[in-house]
Amino acid sequence: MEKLLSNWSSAVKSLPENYVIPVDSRPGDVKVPFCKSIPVVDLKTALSRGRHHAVQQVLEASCDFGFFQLINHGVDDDLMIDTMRVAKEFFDMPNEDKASLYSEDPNKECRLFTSVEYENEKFHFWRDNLHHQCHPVDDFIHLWPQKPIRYRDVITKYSIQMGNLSTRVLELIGEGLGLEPDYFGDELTGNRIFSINDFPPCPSPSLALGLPKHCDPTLTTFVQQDDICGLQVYRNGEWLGVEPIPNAFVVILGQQAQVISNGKITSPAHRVVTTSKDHRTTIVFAMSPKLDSIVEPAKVLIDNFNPPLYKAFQFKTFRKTFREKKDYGEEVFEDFHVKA
Ligand SMILES: O=C(O)CCC(=O)C(=O)O
Ligand SMILES: [Fe+2]
Repeated sequence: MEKLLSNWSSAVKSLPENYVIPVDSRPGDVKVPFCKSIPVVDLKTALSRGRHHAVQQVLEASCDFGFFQLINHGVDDDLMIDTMRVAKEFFDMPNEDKASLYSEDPNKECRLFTSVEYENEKFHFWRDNLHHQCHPVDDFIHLWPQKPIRYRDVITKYSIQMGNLSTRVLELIGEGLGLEPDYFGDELTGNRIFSINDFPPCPSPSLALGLPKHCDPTLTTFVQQDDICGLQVYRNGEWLGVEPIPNAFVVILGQQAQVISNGKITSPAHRVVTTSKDHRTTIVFAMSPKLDSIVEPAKVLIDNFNPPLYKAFQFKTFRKTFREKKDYGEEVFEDFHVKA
């Protein structure tokens, strides 16, 4: 618990040695401009022009970038504001209100922790995180924080709306790829995580990282940013800044989408940088397959000209390999590629 940044970071004037990132992966003083070519999908407008139009837009953004911003998505603005407020209130609470949730066990269904894998990493990342299962809500709500007192009520509504939105977006992608209409059922989407990232001001942003360069091992990740920038995506050898757009979600296609689409979608690497003045909070809603579910390239995408690029696996095997590789998802496919 004493390791949480929220316990000590505001009192330090210089970055502790064990948070200094090695030279080749630290952000440095380079200014990373906002990238104007990250696709912005206006879901309502796209659908109003016909479902086919929306399918094409979402599929193009997913296959081209693996990453897009989603606006006019149907999740209530007030609910997004309320959720961000509750998220910030949670991290502002005194330590004694959070202590019981702290855990270093990555398999715990509701846990508060710091960095990525504090006990096993050579250097640490400048973030705290609260992370819990949220589907079906009734199976997990008893594990969620009891304070702030609105937490369970607000996060229940958010988890349900985000589940519906993520499912709608996956249906559009599935339709575009030519998958059966019910392809993304509960087996592939039933493992749903609600998570809050908290990035306090950092004394030396050029030497530290909020999150390392990583790919998400999920099917889809939806990120709600506040108004502070920090998220960057890696594309063609360059880091690109992701502009905070009010009430938008950043949609990141995860590595399970890469496998199912047989490589038509590439899950993009991304990272989070910090600032010296601003406190940044983000809310993450991630859908993944259930642990025992089998993930494989969709059969309709495979023929003599398009052999499968990945072997079938159980999601829990993938997740274990992802964690063991210690490179945050960059090399995980070495174990799951079909060798030519
Ligand atoms: O906080 C962000 O902007 C991104 C968070 C992220 O990449 C993650 O939680 O996997
Ligand atoms: Fe991520």
